[in-house]
Amino acid sequence: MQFARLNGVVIHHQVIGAAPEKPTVVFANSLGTDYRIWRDVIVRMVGDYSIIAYDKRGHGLSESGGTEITMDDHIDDLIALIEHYQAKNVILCGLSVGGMIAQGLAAKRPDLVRALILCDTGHKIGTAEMWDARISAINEMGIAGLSDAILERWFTKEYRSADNAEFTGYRLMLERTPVEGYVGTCAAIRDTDFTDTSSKLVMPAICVVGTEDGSTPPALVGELARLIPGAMYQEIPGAAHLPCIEKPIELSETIKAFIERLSTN
Ligand SMILES: O=C(O)CC1=CCC(=O)O1
Repeated sequence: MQFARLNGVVIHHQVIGAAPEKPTVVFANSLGTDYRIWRDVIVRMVGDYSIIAYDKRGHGLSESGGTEITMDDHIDDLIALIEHYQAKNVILCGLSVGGMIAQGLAAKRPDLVRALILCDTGHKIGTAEMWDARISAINEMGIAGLSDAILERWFTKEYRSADNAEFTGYRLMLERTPVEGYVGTCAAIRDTDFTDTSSKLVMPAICVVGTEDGSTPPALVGELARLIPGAMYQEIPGAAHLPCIEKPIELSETIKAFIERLSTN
């Protein structure tokens, strides 16, 4: 386990190095998850890429830094982590709110970023009313009170079988997320609209989405791909909101092919 105090908050992360000439890929996780969601993708990339994965503040083993969390807090934490390791030309791979953090970082510090892999995300996710309702419900009932509905959007019906130990494991990951980190990040998403800044990004990007995603459906991710100049768009059949868990082979092949294309262009 690796920890660093960044912007006054202890951030849990993992670095898996590779030869210096290999590209660095940085993974950012979604709401209610931690960096372990990337495991089955990362194991297919070790050796060919330097890898940094982290738990954003208020998730996993990272501190929350208080009850109020803004998108700028999340972006500044990731900037600090990248600078902590003096990583250059990173390829940011973010899922859902992790993809928003990646878009915000790319707009704020384009000098750090070589390319973007945006999974199951949008320039704006949901409405203020929806996030306010979710915050109230979680404050009242805890995350477990909403977890069935959330998990229905995260995973396909086939994956959500009572016999599937992994499904139970991800339920535990969601339900054990600290409430202040979860609710604080809901507010950060509610208050974020990257329509303008993402339309001005000047770097290679690919937007990827599970065809059955119930949180950030293909229509939203397609809109993001049309917004970012020159962005590619790819659907992953048989996955919902978390292709890194349900379809890690397909997602890692997509990521590797995209990075390969960067070196030939
Ligand atoms: O939990 C959800 O509804 C899905 C989601 C939205 C933003 C995020 O990071 O996950």
